[in-house]
Amino acid sequence: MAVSFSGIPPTSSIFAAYASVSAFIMLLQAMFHQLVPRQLQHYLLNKFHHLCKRRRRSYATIVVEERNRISTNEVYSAAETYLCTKIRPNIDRLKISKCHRDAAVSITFAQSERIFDRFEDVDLEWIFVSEDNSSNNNTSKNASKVFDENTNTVFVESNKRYFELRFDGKHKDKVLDSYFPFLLKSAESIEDEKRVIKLHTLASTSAYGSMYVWDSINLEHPSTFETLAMEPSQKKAIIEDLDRFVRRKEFYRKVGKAWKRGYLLYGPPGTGKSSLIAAMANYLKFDVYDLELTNIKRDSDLRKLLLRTANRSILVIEDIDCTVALPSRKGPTGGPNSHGHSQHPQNQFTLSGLLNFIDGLWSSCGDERIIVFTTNNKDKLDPALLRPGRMDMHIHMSYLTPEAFKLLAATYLTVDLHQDQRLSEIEDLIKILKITPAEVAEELMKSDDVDTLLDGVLDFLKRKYENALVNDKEVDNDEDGDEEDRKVISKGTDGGVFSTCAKCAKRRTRRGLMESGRSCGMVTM
Ligand SMILES: Nc1ncnc2c1ncn2[C@@H]1O[C@H](COP(=O)(O)OP(=O)(O)OP(=O)(O)O)[C@@H](O)[C@H]1O
Repeated sequence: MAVSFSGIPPTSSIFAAYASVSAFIMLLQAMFHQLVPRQLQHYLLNKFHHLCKRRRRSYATIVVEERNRISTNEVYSAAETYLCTKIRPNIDRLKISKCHRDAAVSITFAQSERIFDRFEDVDLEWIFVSEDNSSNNNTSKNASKVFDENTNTVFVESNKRYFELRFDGKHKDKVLDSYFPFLLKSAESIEDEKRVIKLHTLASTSAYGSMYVWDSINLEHPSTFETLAMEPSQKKAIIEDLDRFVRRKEFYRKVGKAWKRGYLLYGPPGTGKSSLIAAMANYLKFDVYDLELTNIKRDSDLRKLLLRTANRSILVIEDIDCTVALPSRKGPTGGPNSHGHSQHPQNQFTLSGLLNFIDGLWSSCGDERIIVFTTNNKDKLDPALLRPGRMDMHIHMSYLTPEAFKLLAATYLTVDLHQDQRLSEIEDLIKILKITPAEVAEELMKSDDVDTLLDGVLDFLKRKYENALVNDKEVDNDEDGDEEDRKVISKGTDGGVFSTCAKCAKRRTRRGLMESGRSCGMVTM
C-alpha cells in the first residue's frame, strides 16, 4: 500500500514552528516571574499543581503554622529544625542568621521552597510559606500576636509563616501517628546535638519594680567527666546515677514522684565541686541556673524565679551553708531577722519555702530537674535539707588521691607516666598530705615541659610535707572519716619520720611509744 506524505509540512517548517512556540513560552515565563508578584505566583502555581495532581489521586494537606494563638507552635519549630537536614544543593533560596549568643549560624527557608522527604513508603512534600500582611489594609485582622518568652511581652507580628505538608491521602493515618512523632523526636536529637548550654544567673531589673530575673550566657566551661580528677569508682557511680535518672521518666510517673534528683556536693574548697557541676551539665546537656540565695527576699520571689526555669536543667545553690541564714521552720515569727527582713512568713525567705521547692508541691512543676547544693561544711546544714528525697546523693569531694592524681596528670601532661620514678614518690606524698586537686592543677600549669612540671609538683609536695612536719600538723584529715582512716605525720623517738593513723598516734603518744619503725603499717618516710 502506498503512503502519501504530501500533506505533511517540511521538517524546516516544523522546527521553525517549534522554535517560535518555545520562544513564546519562555517570554510568558519571564513575564510571569517579572510582572506577577511572588505571592500571587505562589498561589497560581499551587492552584495549577493542585489541579494537575487532583486528576491523578487525592492529596492530603496538613498546615503547620508558626504560632499557636500567641505562643510558638512546637511542631513548626521541630519541622524547621528537621527539614534543615533535608536541604538539597539544588534549593534556590535559603535564609541564614546568627544571634550574638548563638554558637553557629542557623539556616532557614526562604519563601515558597519545596523540600521532599520520604518516610517508610510515603512520599512527602513540604512547602514553606511566608505571607507578609503589612501592606494589607486589614493588617490588624491578619497580624498575629506573639509572646516573647525572654521579655514576657506580647508584640504584633505582621508576617505569617507556615509549612504545608502534602502527601497521598491514603497515608493520612501513618503520617499523623508515625511520621509526626518521628519528626518531633528527630528534631529533639538534632537540637540536643547542636545545643549550646546556657548559664542563667540572676540580674536585677527596674522594669518589674526592681526585682530579679534570669539572665543567660553560654556556658563554655570545659570540665567533663574525663577531665575531672576523682576516684574512678566514685565517678562511675555518679555517671550511672545520672544515666538512671534521665531514662526513668516512666518509673517516676509510676511511683508517683516528681522527676527530679538532688545532689549534695561537700568537701574543702578546690576539690572540684563547681567543676563537677559543669561536667554534669556538659554530660547531660542541661542548662544551669545559678541561684544566689542572698538575692532572695521572700518565698514568693523564689517561687516566681523557679517557675521561670526550664525543664532539663540543673539548679545550683552554691555554698548553701554561708549564702544565707535561713530562718528555720520552727524559728521565731516576730521581729526582723538577721537580714533585717520582715518576720511575717509571707514576707520573708524561709527554710520551709526552700524545702517546698525541693520536694513540696511546687517541686512537681517541671520535669527532669536536678538540684545541686554545694557546701564546705556539711555539718552546718539543717538536717531537713539533707534527707533522701531532697538530697538523694551525697557526694564527698575529697583531697587528691593517687588514683585521682593519675587522672589529673593524664589530662594535663598527656604522656604516660608509668615508667617515671617520680610518680611513686609523688603518690606516696599525696597519700599522706591534705592536698587539693586545684593546688596540683595549678602546679601542672606552670610549664610546657613535662620534666619541669613533674619536678615542680614533687618540690611543691615536699615543701608541703616539710611544712606539715614543722607544724606537726595532721594530714589527710578527712572530716567524715573515722580516726583509723586519718593519718598523722610524726617524728619518732629515734629521730625518724613516719606516718600513722590518728588513733594509733594518740595511743602511742600516751604510752610514749613514738618509734618510727612501729607505725601501724602506713607509709613510713
Ligand atoms: N577534681 C578536680 N579535677 C580536675 N580539676 C580540678 C578538680 N578540683 C579542682 N580542680 C581545678 O581547680 C579549679 C577550682 O576548682 P573548683 O572551683 O571546681 O573547686 P570547688 O570545690 O568548687 O571550690 P570552692 O568550694 O572554693 O568553690 C578548677 O578550675 C580546676 O581547674
